[in-house]
Amino acid sequence: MAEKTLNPFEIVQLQVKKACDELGENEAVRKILSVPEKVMEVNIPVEMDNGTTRIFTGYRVQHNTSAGPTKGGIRFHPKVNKDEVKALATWMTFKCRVMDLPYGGAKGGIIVEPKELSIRELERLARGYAKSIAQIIGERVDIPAPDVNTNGQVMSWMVDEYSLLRGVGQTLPAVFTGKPVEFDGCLGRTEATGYGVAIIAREASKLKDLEMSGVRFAVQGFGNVGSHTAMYAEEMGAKVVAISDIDACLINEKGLDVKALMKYMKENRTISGYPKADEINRDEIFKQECDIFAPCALENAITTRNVEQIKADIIVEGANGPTTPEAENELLKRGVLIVPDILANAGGVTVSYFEWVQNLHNYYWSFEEVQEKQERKMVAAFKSVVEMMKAKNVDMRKAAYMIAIERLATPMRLRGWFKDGTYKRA
Ligand SMILES: NC(=O)C1=CN([C@@H]2O[C@H](COP(=O)(O)OP(=O)(O)OC[C@H]3O[C@@H](n4cnc5c(N)ncnc54)[C@H](OP(=O)(O)O)[C@@H]3O)[C@@H](O)[C@H]2O)C=CC1
Ligand SMILES: O=C(O)CCC(=O)C(=O)O
Repeated sequence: MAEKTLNPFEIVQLQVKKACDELGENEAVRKILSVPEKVMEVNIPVEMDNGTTRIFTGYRVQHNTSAGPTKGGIRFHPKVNKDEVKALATWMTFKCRVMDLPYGGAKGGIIVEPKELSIRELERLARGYAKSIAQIIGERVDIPAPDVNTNGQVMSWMVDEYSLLRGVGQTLPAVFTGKPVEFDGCLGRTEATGYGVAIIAREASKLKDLEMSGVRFAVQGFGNVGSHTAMYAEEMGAKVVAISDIDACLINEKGLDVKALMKYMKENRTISGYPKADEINRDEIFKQECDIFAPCALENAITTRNVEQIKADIIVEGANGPTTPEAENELLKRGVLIVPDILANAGGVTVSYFEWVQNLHNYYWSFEEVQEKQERKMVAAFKSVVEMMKAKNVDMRKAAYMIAIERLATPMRLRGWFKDGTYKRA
């Protein structure tokens, strides 16, 4: 049967409903968490190098502020749309709460193909976006960060623009995270999401009686998240047998040399043509024999079109929203362990939180300290999700949502956002 196409926002609403139903949560909690608090749409005029003006549409969505300021990346991509950003902001809320970070979720995006812009045009766009959303962000309000096609350079332009607008002579670095280390960034942030995915993959293997050393690993997407996931998985002893990007899929039965491939990618901007592997069609990644598959590209990668092909015992979601609900049901029926995005890729926002804390205190930590703190936080979150999964006999995604929802319902109740008769007089 053809899959009913749900957009990512409908998917996250379904995920929230399922977890609220399982918890028997107050209906008001589901209603509040099913919609974002604020959606801002901006139209940014950008002067192009040839003197013409183009208007770019962007969004900043803030989903829930009950637990603290909102937090989440900014995506530059031609397929960005309002519902996608709303979904990504909602996932951020649950991600932050499952990690016990004092944040709610937000996300931003601009509809743009950044490859078509010159570096100066990109800078003007980044500055224009920062200026457009300046009224609703701030170090205690909403703290953006990088996501697909944005990086430390883009964050630096935005900090500069925001500081010019608001700073009365000061630089305000804590408003954005994911900055370069040389400009108030945090050691280990660039690697953090992939490092976290690999840590979670290692913990998940233990549940399936597998050892990370020798495990067969496949990764879809070779950008920031995919490349660091593969690099740390290899460092932990996994054999990375397949990697894909937008152009190709590379396979090597003996294991790819991930660092060499990262170097090749940096020089060639594609993995295609890398000599020490066999090159096949991009989407053949789904068919590869492996124990662990990490989708690290975009939403809706694993669907009913390819779910039959997947051979892995464990899926660790490096990307946000890579598995559709129908594909997930198929995989769960087959006993595949799916570690959900809100846990698996939470290393990025966790180290962004560390960056924010360091910026606010103007006191900086070593790389080892950051990674050690990250690992501790991720292993603890993984354990609490597994405990919930076992206690309630639910799948891992539902367990992660249940933990996050409990941690959201309490501050919302205490703040009086809904009434359920539990108010206690002094
Ligand atoms: N960066 C971070 O810290 C975090 C990112 N994430 C999520 O991880 C995912 C990846 O983000 P990130 O690595 O930062 O983004 P990047 O832009 O660095 O990397 C994504 C890569 O995936 C490639 N890609 C796109 N479509 C496909 C496809 N069908 N098959 C194979 N490769 C494909 C892209 O190619 P091309 O550019 O040519 O299109 C790009 O190289 C996103 O879902 C993001 O939201 C989650 C948590 C934190
Ligand atoms: O680092 C951050 O604050 C946000 C990261 C992000 O956008 C994500 O986890 O999807």
